[in-house]
Amino acid sequence: MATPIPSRQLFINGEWREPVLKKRIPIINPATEETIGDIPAATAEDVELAVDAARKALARNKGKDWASASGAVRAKCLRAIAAKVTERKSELAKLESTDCGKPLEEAAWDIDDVAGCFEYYADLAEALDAKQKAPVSLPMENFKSYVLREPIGVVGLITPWNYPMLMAVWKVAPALAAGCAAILKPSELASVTCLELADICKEVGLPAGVLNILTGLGPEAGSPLTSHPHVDKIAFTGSSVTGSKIMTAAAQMLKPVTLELGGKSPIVVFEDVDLDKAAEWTLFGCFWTNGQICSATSRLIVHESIEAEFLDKLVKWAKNIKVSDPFEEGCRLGPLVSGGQYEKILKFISNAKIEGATILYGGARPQHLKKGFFVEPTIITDITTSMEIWREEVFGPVLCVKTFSTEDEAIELANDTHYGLGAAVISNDLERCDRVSKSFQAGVVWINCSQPCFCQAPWGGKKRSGFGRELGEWGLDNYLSVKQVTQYVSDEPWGWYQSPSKLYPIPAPLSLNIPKPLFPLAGEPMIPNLAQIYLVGFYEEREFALYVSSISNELKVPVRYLREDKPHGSAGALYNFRDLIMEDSPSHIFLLNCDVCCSFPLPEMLDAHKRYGGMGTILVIRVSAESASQFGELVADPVTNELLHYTEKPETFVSDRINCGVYVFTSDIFTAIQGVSSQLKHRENLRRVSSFEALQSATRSFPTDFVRLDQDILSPLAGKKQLYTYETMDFWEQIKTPGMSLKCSGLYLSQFRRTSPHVLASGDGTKNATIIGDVYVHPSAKLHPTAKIGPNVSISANARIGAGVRLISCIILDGVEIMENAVVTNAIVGWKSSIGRWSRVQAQGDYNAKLGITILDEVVVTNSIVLPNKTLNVSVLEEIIL
Ligand SMILES: NC(=O)c1ccc[n+]([C@@H]2O[C@H](COP(=O)([O-])OP(=O)(O)OC[C@H]3O[C@@H](n4cnc5c(N)ncnc54)[C@H](O)[C@@H]3O)[C@@H](O)[C@H]2O)c1
Ligand SMILES: NCCCC=O
Repeated sequence: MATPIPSRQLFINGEWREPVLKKRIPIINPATEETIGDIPAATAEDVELAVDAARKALARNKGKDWASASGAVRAKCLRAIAAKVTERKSELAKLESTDCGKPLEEAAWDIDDVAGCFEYYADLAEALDAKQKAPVSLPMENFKSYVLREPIGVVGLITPWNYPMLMAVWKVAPALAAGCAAILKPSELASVTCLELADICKEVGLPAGVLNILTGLGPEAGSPLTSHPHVDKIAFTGSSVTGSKIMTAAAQMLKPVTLELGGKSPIVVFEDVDLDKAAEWTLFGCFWTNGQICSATSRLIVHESIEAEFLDKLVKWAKNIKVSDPFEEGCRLGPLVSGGQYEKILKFISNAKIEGATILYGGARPQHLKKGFFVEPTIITDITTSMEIWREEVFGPVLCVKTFSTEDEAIELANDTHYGLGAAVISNDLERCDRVSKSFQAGVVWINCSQPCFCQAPWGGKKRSGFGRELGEWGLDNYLSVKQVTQYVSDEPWGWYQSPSKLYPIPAPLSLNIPKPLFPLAGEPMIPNLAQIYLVGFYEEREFALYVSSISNELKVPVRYLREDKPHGSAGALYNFRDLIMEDSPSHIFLLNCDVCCSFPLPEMLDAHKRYGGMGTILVIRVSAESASQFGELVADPVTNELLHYTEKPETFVSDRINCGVYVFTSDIFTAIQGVSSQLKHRENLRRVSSFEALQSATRSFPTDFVRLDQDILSPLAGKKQLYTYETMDFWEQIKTPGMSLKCSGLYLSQFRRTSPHVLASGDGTKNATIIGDVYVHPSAKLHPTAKIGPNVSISANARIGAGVRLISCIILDGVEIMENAVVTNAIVGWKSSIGRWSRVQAQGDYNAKLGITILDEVVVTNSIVLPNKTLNVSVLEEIIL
């Protein structure tokens, strides 16, 4: 019945090659115990040749032949292999049956799975091309990052004998799909079909050295492969004992391993089942593949109320299992793979008897089979949890049984093992199945079945059953290395060190080569006779340093940086350095939020403020995420929504019409601040509100001589003797929301109107501001690209955009007036809109047309600088510099 075995050599570098030491291992037919051929026995010398061939295969043509060829190229090879496997299915199934003893129909099933697995990973290889260069979102605009997925290199694949070809292909197919070169070392007990895989690869023209197949003994061929310094990874399937050796050897070189090891998996049968269906799955779960399945559910845990009836069913069904030569029609249980396994399994059974268990069915060689390594399907009862038969992996057709009374007890018994590969639950109560599935400590769970396995779903264990996952996309990941590529995309120099060149502008001013104010604090006509600038801050931030230097450069006014020992906030900082500042007896002090130009790591800043009781900067009102954007740039993790950082705007400044962010004081300020400090101490005048709504009503009942003190609305402070402060606890919660809708800034605006109408004034500072359209965008708003900017939520028609705004990757609709000093980057600016003086308009990189600067008809660009990569179709007033 057995099929003739082809005589093969080792497969190295695309060629058949006799082992260097010319050793061979006999093949024993487990059904007849006859020697039917032999396989080559590789040793360390052959491993050396195979590793060399694999490395060369990866390097050939600078990798373009395989490792860095497109996934589509590799997919073609995989599909060709799949087609050949299918073409040779009948012959391969016979060889598999002959070699390892599994029933012919099961072997045929395996060969179908082999072809399916190659097909599946061909698809994933193709899909890999599209996944290359996947962008990674970063919180800094001047960097961009993407990810490459590259083959891990040369991989050693060591596999067992129970599904000789299929277990090998679970590794070979994803490894080749990923672009690795592989050396497969199948089990010495069943290697025949793996050598036929070599023949197929040769036939379809797989590039030489991409797959090398070394048959041989574990210690002689597997071990040198594991410890070879030029093998980049070992993927192993086999016993936990060997797995541990492999991990130990690999650890010497810090070589990654994935381990698919043994198991002692449970099957829990509840009392509500159809007994026949449950009995069949129970037997299939343990006796399929002659009981030699890593995930065999060999521990039956059955509800005590159905024990007797269920065992009776099991015995009846077991009697129906045809035990025979695997080639016989209807065979459902063939021989064990080897004499060694046969002896081992019989020993397990006799030990169980010695320990007091009962052999309910089977337990010996079937009487009708005089030759071959056959063992009857065996059911053992009267088991205690300390018995060897309950604890150890048998890897043969032996089912042991225990009962349970409650669900909790069943779960405890199921998890009472060092292993964690598979587990099954049979019950008509699907909620219970769901609960139990979650409680199982296993990598694979079956509900109302046991053992079905699909190459699309992940496979692997927990605990001592190993780690890593094969199959599915996880199987491909095993052979890929992820590479981060991050690029600096800004035209600006990094600017951490002082440039040695005097010509080198640090920092490049917004104005480029046109002399004009960096910010209105310095510009005409705001502060004509500045004597001294103090910059006060807590952090030694790079941006801060740039800020100092740029101001000094542009204004030709001495700038002094006063570093705080702790954060005080704007007003507090001023107060802290009052003696220094007052040395010059200034007539007026202009307070620009001193820390506005720093990028603070938010948690540190918050912490520091809490610790030191900083005032001013973190005297917070509750604002929505939308209006929070008016204070600065919020960068949130797009996946977790966690706030990554909060950057205050460097553009917070005044224009000559709207005062927002710069506060003018006389020396009275110090008295006022003194007052606040003492009030803070006594907490008498400090109101704590829990929400923005509460804040609004609190505002209505302001004492007239109290004003708000917060970051952006400090100007009313001038001349006042007392200050009013707000704190709410949930501000930071509020601004954690990524994506900002400016519509809501109306809320902020109404607050603004009520408390400080004159800061909205235009012209002479006495009239109310003219706010056109629905939305008023705060003069220093910065719209971050992560903001949700669209026609409904972005900058609406007729809005007036304040001075110094930064508009990034947004859509600006019709009739929008953007004031001077704007930075408009990668935005679409709508019809009849205007961008004011000194604005910088730029687009860069390979944005598509939608994100590139598109300045549409009738947009007035006044005296602006328009940088490259734009589409201009404009009515031009004054000057456009290209
Ligand atoms: N988790 C899974 O997916 C899975 C699948 C199939 C089999 N298995 C497990 O495999 C075991 C049965 O297979 P086995 O008897 O072939 O296992 P095994 O550990 O004896 O051998 C597995 C492979 O390792 C090789 N090997 C042995 N010693 C080695 C060494 N020192 N260095 C390198 N390689 C060495 C063998 O030659 C063979 O190729 C069972 O425990 C079973 O549960 C697990
Ligand atoms: N059905 C495949 C099981 C693999 C483990 O032995």
